[in-house]
Amino acid sequence: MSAPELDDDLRHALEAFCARARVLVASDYDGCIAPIQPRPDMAVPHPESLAALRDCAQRPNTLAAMVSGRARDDLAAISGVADAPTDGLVLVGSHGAEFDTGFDQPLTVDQQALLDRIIDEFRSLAARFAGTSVETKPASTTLHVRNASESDAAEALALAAAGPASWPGVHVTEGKAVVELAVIETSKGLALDRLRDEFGADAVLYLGDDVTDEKAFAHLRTDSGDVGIKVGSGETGAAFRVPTTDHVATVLEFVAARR
Ligand SMILES: O=P(O)(O)OC[C@H]1O[C@H](O[C@H]2O[C@H](CO)[C@@H](O)[C@H](O)[C@H]2O)[C@H](O)[C@@H](O)[C@@H]1O
Repeated sequence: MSAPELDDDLRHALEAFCARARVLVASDYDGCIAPIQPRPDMAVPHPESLAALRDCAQRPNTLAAMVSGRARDDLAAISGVADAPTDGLVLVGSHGAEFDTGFDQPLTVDQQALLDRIIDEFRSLAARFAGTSVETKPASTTLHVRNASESDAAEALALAAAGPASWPGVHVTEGKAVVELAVIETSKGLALDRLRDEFGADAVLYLGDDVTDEKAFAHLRTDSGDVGIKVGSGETGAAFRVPTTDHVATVLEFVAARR
């Protein structure tokens, strides 16, 4: 199958982005670099997308990163990307809160106790509703409902919303067939700010497909040449949209070639 084409407007924006001196090329993982799958452990990277992102990382004055909701160790394992500088790609996990140096602050005793309570609650829900499952991360936990019946999924999510999601100190992120509860505040937007500042990037490209990526799009400076691309359907603050993860490969190959 031939590679999908990009719209002229997007091509022009990417040309201008690639002409900047120092750039940050960043993408979300699930739903962007890896097509969405029934289970998290099945979501391997689209080979062309990962190869192109790796190519970007090797280009001069170009920083390439994956900024994911996954735990950083999980992101490294599922994507097969080793830690920078070996691989050249920067990995940021936990919705922007987990860098190679870990979290800014370790969890307090109270936060850890709260996280443990949420996990217990989610495990009780998962035991009641077939097809639901619990993913644990260092500062959050996710209830997955993709493989539950429609009614079970709705009921499990409603119970999560009325229960642990409403507890003080809990931060809620909704996603694709999931609800995630964290005991710290996370922001992919702040992660992009940090990468931009540390690298001294003149412009940032970000690809994302989910609700959590809207915080990243909101931090882009489109007037200064940043480019935000929403992958797939749904409301977005991104200026551009592509329909599929195959288009992500095309975007990243386009950028790698021009850098
Ligand atoms: O920020 P991302 O890299 O997009 O991570 C967001 C969440 O992705 C994973 O869940 C999603 O992908 C799964 C595999 O395709 C899918 O089964 C699930 O329904 C999606 O919500 C991951 O498991 C989560 O931890 C991430 O927060």
